[in-house]
Amino acid sequence: MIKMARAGFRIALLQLKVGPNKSQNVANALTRIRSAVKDDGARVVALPECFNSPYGTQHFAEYAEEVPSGETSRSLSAIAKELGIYLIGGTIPERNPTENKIYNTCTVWSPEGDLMATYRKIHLFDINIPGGITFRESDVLTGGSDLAIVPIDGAKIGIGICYDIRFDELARLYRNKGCDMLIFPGAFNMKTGPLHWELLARARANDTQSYVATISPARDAGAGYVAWGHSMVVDPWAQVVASAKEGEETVLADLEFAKVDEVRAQIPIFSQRRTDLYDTEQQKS
Ligand SMILES: NC(=O)CCC(=O)C(=O)O
Repeated sequence: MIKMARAGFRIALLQLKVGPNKSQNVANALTRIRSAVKDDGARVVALPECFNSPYGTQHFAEYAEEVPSGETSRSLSAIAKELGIYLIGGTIPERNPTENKIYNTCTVWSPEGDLMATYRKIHLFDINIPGGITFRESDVLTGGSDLAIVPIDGAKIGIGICYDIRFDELARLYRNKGCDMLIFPGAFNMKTGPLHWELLARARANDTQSYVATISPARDAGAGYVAWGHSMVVDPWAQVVASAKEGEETVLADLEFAKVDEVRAQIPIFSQRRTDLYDTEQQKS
């Protein structure tokens, strides 16, 4: 039987400037989404982590909104519908008044403006590098417990957020569930960004033989938390196929999911795994 090659789509990663004015942040995102679609022909647009608020534990409660009734969700829904696109809505601090909790949340919108998925960052960014960076998201945020997979034009996309990219187990779950691509809105910093941002994107692409996209805010040297930038698309061969520098920029890439099938057929590690052995060894430890 002849298998039809799978289609793909053009994705735009918006490396956005983010400042203290929430309405301006959202308005800037809408302007740049429109341009990525109308001028650059994107079918799927992805935004950075924390694009409507400065990134910092002192800011999350002030900027938090309910999902999907808050103003940022409503704007994302409306623009996705107006332009007929899929929109990976970066992240915003999400307030859940019933639980009295705040999450770091990604929403995904369909071309009809419907909420396709909500993903709450599972692994909170708590690190302490003396002389480098100390950060404790868990001081104010609650971690999520659910994966999010969205079907887009015949591909399956798994969502993670920033620090989640360090956990190969999460990527493995998405791969086991049949994902072809992983998208991580993220805001690495000036200490770990140069060391690990590209390394981790390429590692997760290689582990899962999938496309990986990482989307950072633009760098603002005067901000309390300085983002690394360098949003990028990595293909299933683990090659960086498109990337930004540190400023406000749109990264475009034409994804071909036949490439996923190709690398998986040519280097068939998925079917070669010895899960019998891994499970047995795991039980011994
Ligand atoms: N926002 C984040 O989760 C930052 C993660 C990060 O910088 C890292 O090194 O990991």
